[in-house]
Amino acid sequence: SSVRVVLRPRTKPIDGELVLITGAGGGLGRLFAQEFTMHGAEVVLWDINTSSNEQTAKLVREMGGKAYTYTVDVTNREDVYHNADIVRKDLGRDVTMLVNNAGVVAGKRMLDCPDELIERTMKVNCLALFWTVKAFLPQMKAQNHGHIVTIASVLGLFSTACVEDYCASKFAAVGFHESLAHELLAEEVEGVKTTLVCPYIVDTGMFAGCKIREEVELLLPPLEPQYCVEQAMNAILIDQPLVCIPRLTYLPFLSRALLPWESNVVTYRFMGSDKCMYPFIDSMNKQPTNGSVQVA
Ligand SMILES: NC(=O)C1=CN([C@@H]2O[C@H](COP(=O)(O)OP(=O)(O)OC[C@H]3O[C@@H](n4cnc5c(N)ncnc54)[C@H](OP(=O)(O)O)[C@@H]3O)[C@@H](O)[C@H]2O)C=CC1
Ligand SMILES: CC1=C(/C=C/C(C)=C/C=C/C(C)=C/C=O)C(C)(C)CCC1
Repeated sequence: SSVRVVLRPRTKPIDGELVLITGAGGGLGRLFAQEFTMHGAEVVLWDINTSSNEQTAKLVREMGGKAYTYTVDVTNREDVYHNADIVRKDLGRDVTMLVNNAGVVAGKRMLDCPDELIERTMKVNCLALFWTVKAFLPQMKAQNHGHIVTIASVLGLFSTACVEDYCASKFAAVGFHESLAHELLAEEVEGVKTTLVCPYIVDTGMFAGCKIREEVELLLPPLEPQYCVEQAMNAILIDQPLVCIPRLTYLPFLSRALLPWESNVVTYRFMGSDKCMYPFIDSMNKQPTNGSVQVA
């Protein structure tokens, strides 16, 4: 496999694939929809926000692509199962690639965070993965053809302060994805591939304000959304099981496992990554509460 990493393997054709993207109205979801369209796939767009979802579909159609939109709350498993059946009936065929991209973060210090926001993060970033995979994996296994992509995060591989809800949900997403990947391999379901995508900060606004030490940021600037999606697509198209974006973030993932806790704490302090979420949390607390979530 290390040879395979060096000798760029052939990318698989995905024209004719039916790709379902959750959170398709958002920053990365929208770019994924356009990227898959560019590679000839048809896209099924799910998002809780109808207007942003339709905006994504408009952009896909302007590219000459085919997009089918459904307003779905992925935390509502009946909604997921029901809409999965509607997709199959509407399109007369099965979803062959599932991109679990929808994600949220509370953006509050845990002790100041309403329980509902903590629950929402776990439901969107973790539990929803079970519902969408249960909805679409059986047909992929029956056809021995499919691909499950989990958009997790580097914060599913190592953590930092003040994002307990998000880290818990993304560590859970990583655990879910890996166990599923092992299960498919153990069952020798060769045709259903999996890719775990773990990006570093991406400039979509979701973590606006998150800031590490200036000097370190020169080495590790926030990712351009388009660059992040292209790197993820490169991995998906060669059936790469895991991709950390940028590659440099494999290092803290490794050092967390190999070095003693105290040395990681010292590294965090040196890098300014121990308090990197403070400006993000402060900026979130200046925003009006989100009407859609009843905040106690
Ligand atoms: N931005 C970053 O720095 C990074 C992001 N990621 C991950 O990438 C993914 C996409 O992130 P990004 O594009 O930045 O985030 P965005 O907030 O831009 O997009 C997330 C999308 O998911 C939608 N969504 C939220 N809740 C639900 C729900 N219950 N049902 C259906 N859709 C829902 C949102 O709708 P609405 O806008 O209405 O809430 C939004 O359209 C997430 O999983 C995130 O955790 C990973 C690493 C870094
Ligand atoms: C902790 C840590 C770092 C900072 C990581 C940050 C700031 C990650 C933010 C990720 C986000 C916002 C993901 C969203 O899904 C470094 C400097 C890489 C190395 C030392 C360990």
